[in-house]
Amino acid sequence: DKNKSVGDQTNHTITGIDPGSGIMKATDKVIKDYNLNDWKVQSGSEATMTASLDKAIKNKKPIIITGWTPHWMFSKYDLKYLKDPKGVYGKNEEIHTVINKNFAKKDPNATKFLDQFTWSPEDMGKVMLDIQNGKSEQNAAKAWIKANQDKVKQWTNGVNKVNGKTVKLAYVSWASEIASTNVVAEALRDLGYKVNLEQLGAGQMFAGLAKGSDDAIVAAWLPSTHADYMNEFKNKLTDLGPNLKGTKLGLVVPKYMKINSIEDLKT
Ligand SMILES: C[SH](C)CC(=O)O
Repeated sequence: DKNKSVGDQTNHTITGIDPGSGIMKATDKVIKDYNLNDWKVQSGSEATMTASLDKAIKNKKPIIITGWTPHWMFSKYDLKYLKDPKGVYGKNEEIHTVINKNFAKKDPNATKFLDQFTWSPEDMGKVMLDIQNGKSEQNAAKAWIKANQDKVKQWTNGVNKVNGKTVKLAYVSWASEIASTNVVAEALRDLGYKVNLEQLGAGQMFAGLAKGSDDAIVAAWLPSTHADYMNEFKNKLTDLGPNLKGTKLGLVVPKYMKINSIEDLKT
């Protein structure tokens, strides 16, 4: 295998996730912009991608996946990002909280909470890892809230307790958004809210938010990853700004692979 090109070793395949995700659209652009003509991007889900990654690493085989930070895969495996000299995956992405345009009027109290929600990649990583190690999504969220009351108090500062008002949160089943959405849901429940969680595809999540069938998401990767969805529904959405900074997206490989840049895929 050693003498084969990395393309031949991987059947010229990049192992990706759900086709509607921004990282998959960016990866299609990588194929074009880097002239990776004989390469293809295999879609699936985060679960199928991480299962393929696990299998490849167990057999020390080459694999190229669409990866992002924060993610538990970086603490479980020895991985590296391929350099992206053309900057197709964007520079410093953030995760934003976005609400339906009418929600601020409908529930200013919950909007204040959502506007004050902010945490770090390390905070998110802890919840993701607890879930990965078998805790239920709700229990991992509850455990984090119990251990981080100082941070939660900043979110709830000036926010009133309520009696059973409903908030509907949408998200996509990416490990990062499962973690954040469950923590926000539990913190709202502690304030007396009834919280409905709706798991959707990326496009459906933004469409549902714009239509008002959901009130809020804490899952918008911006300024580039979800830019087209935000533009498509811009008059129906209010961006409350970042709830997490320091994210990254790109092509990720096990450190035992010799390549270091997307450019190296052309050899
Ligand atoms: C997969 S990242 C969590 C977000 C996206 O690519 O749409």
